[in-house]
Amino acid sequence: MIAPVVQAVGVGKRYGPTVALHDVSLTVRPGESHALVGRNGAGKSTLVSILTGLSATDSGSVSFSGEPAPPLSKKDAWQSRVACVYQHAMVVPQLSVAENLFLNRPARGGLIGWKKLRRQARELLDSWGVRVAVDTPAGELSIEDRQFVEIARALSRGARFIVLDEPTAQLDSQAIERLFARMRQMQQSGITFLFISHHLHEVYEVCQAVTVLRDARHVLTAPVEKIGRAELVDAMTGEQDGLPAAVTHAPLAVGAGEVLTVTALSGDGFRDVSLQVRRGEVVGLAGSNASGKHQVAETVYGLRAPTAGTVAVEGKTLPSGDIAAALQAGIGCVPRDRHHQGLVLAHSIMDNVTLSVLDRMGRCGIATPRARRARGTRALSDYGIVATGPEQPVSDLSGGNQQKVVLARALERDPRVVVLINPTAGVDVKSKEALLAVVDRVRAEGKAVLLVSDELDDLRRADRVLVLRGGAVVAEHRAGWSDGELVAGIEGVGRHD
Ligand SMILES: Nc1ncnc2c1ncn2[C@@H]1O[C@H](COP(=O)(O)OP(=O)(O)OP(=O)(O)O)[C@@H](O)[C@H]1O
Repeated sequence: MIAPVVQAVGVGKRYGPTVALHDVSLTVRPGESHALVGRNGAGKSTLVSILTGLSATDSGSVSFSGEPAPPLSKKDAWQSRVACVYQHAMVVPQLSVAENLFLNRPARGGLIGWKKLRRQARELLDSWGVRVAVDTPAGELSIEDRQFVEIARALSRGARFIVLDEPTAQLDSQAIERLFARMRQMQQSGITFLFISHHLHEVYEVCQAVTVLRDARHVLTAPVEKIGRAELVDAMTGEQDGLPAAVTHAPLAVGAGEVLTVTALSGDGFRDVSLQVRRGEVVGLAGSNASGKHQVAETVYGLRAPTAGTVAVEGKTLPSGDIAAALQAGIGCVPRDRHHQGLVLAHSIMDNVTLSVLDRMGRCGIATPRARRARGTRALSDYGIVATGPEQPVSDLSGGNQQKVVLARALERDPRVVVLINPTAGVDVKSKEALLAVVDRVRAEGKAVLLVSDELDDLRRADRVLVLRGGAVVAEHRAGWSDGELVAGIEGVGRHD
């Protein structure tokens, strides 16, 4: 029998008091796409960091194709066996694609010939069917192209085992299809994938085997065709209640006043967008990544300045491109990029949650540690954040739990308008329900919610969904739309095309 591409046996890992992995085993067979799933904080990223040589195990062992894993210090040896493509770019943005591909690999003889470098880069990308200009600065690549460049870089180093850590989290549906098509092609050339996703339908679409981690332990490994979705959710949650219930919608209060008014707003990537959100109303914005939906929302909460048009809260026009003014006017937001705009990673959960309310918590903006701890503790239970306590630094939290802290922070100031951009990105299937229940709660409290998302489950929470295409609003769907109807609108195709 051919040796597994990678085998982890009885792996244990602790971070201080936190047990991140306990006696976890994983076997990935050559040429398969193997899904690794589990709730936020289950231990997936920790296992990946061990399988890619970024951190050491406390116990247990890892082998590649039957050979023990190299020592951690031998980076080249690791890179020739395995690579991980993360959600966050691991390329140097200022360098060209060609330079990124051959980064840290001195040419023979010590001198780099640019012409040769470019030619080799071109050949490499062509051989894997990646259509990206080699002179483009890597920072200008779309997320999709950047991921392909990172995969090509790994392959050029000899790795035939690629870990994809939530690769679809920021892609629109067409880009996801292209990624899956490329994965299937590469699998036929003998490449093996470990695929991490919180979208279980993707597991069924592209993987042949699945491993579930729960609370730092291995729960099961099974062929995908042998395990149903409800069973998979039960394995992840340890409960027997299967799939989430359908959404029910209380009607909007009659005569509810307008809270957010966007009038003829234009800016980078969108033009002449007008919309109104009333008290207790959730308005969804849907569209492809190029539709301009993110830019509209980012202009509403002041991250971007519009070139024309206005944003008003309860009739009062906001100064343009001023986040602080938007916050003062009662706009809370979950930004697109939680690492750069949403969180201070080195600070604790309680510090992050209370950051925007310090002026309200104590005299001269000084809140006592006790008051901050109390708010932090409440956030842990309100949002189901898995952590050792409110003092834990946010950088120590798993991705999904960081996202919950961002939402807690956005709502802490009791805003009148809540702008949510991909609020459930990276959040596991159960926590997603909990976060969406928070959306229902703030709706019931009479807040106005603008919800930008690629997720149909999120958008189902909305009273109306506006579809953007090419920077303009092209359609409006009232609650009760069918998936096919909305997706057709987003993609710009008729239902029967
Ligand atoms: N550097 C660290 N310091 C302290 N604790 C950590 C660190 N990295 C991870 N942890 C903890 O280890 C546990 C496992 O986290 P991990 O990131 O592996 O989960 P995950 O399954 O990848 O979650 P997600 O789906 O949210 O990304 C969590 O309780 C997390 O808080």
